[in-house]
Amino acid sequence: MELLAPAKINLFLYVTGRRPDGYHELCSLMCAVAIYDRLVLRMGGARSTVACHGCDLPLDGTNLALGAVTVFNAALAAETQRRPEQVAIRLDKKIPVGAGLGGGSSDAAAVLKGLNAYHGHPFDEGRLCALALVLGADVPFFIRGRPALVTGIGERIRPYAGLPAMDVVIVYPGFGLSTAAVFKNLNLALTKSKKKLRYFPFNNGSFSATHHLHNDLEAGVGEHFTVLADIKERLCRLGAMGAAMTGSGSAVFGLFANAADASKAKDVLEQQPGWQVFATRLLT
Ligand SMILES: C[C@](O)(CO)[C@H](O)COP(=O)(O)OP(=O)(O)OC[C@H]1O[C@@H](n2ccc(N)nc2=O)[C@H](O)[C@@H]1O
Ligand SMILES: Nc1ncnc2c1ncn2[C@@H]1O[C@H](COP(=O)(O)OP(=O)(O)OP(=O)(O)O)[C@@H](O)[C@H]1O
Repeated sequence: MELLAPAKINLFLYVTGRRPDGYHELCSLMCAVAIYDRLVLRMGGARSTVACHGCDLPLDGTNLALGAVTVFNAALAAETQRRPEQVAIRLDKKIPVGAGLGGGSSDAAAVLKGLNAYHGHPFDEGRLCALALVLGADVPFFIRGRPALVTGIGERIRPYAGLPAMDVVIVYPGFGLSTAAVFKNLNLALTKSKKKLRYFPFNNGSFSATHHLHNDLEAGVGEHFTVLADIKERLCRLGAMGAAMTGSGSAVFGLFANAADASKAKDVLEQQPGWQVFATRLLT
């Protein structure tokens, strides 16, 4: 079975609070983009394995693709009459790791959905999302896959129909960041998000690339990595309608009105040594 796992960007991300367990409550507009990891699943065998191509990831149960097999098989055994099967996964990694592009989360969601289809859909989308949340806060979004307003720590997902088709240029600056460390470094008192959120047209009002891009995690990350502000400025000078960091970084994206402008910006930016640049589009 062959699966494609897309990346995501956070068009806006507000941190609205902190739970007693340390996780942060968010309000984020998320959309998948057309950059894909490719996974090939071979069913059967004595034990589940993952082999990664194009990156250096752990190959044990901490690999989110393999973690998804464990979570799925445990639920299958406990909640249905079906017999779990071991899976050998080949992962061709295209989405930069630790970039805020949700690559690991998307791999996990693709495996959960793939195994669910293979076993004849024993779980509905709601149950799959609950299994997904065990693997990470971003994984339920990828189960649904459509543009969405995401709240809670990532488990409340409301489809959002107000996103226009847009072209996107994503710049990975050559280093990844730890999501946990970025949240730890956040000064919640400074975000004052609840007030700013009032300005967004929540009920599927149309999204504006010039007014609504925002990321509460950006200031803290930008203090340590000034290259992110440089990338934003260069994207805007090259014609982006707006630019922001995605998720917990390190990648920065710019939104463009058409594919020709996005492609031109990519050609210029990828001259910079160490940067990886993608010209892609929102999967609206
Ligand atoms: C920042 C986002 O990318 C926005 O889409 C996501 O919220 C991150 O989701 P994720 O990578 O799936 O995160 P997880 O793997 O669940 O969490 C990694 C660590 O980040 C912190 N974390 C994550 C999500 C969240 N809402 N609050 C947090 O404080 C926690 O310390 C957690 O231990
Ligand atoms: N299949 C996988 N793909 C990518 N990262 C994985 C995978 N499995 C485990 N990981 C681990 O997850 C961490 C970051 O993963 P990922 O690339 O999804 O981060 P991210 O893009 O910042 O995600 P998010 O936006 O969800 O915070 C790394 O420490 C990496 O080793």
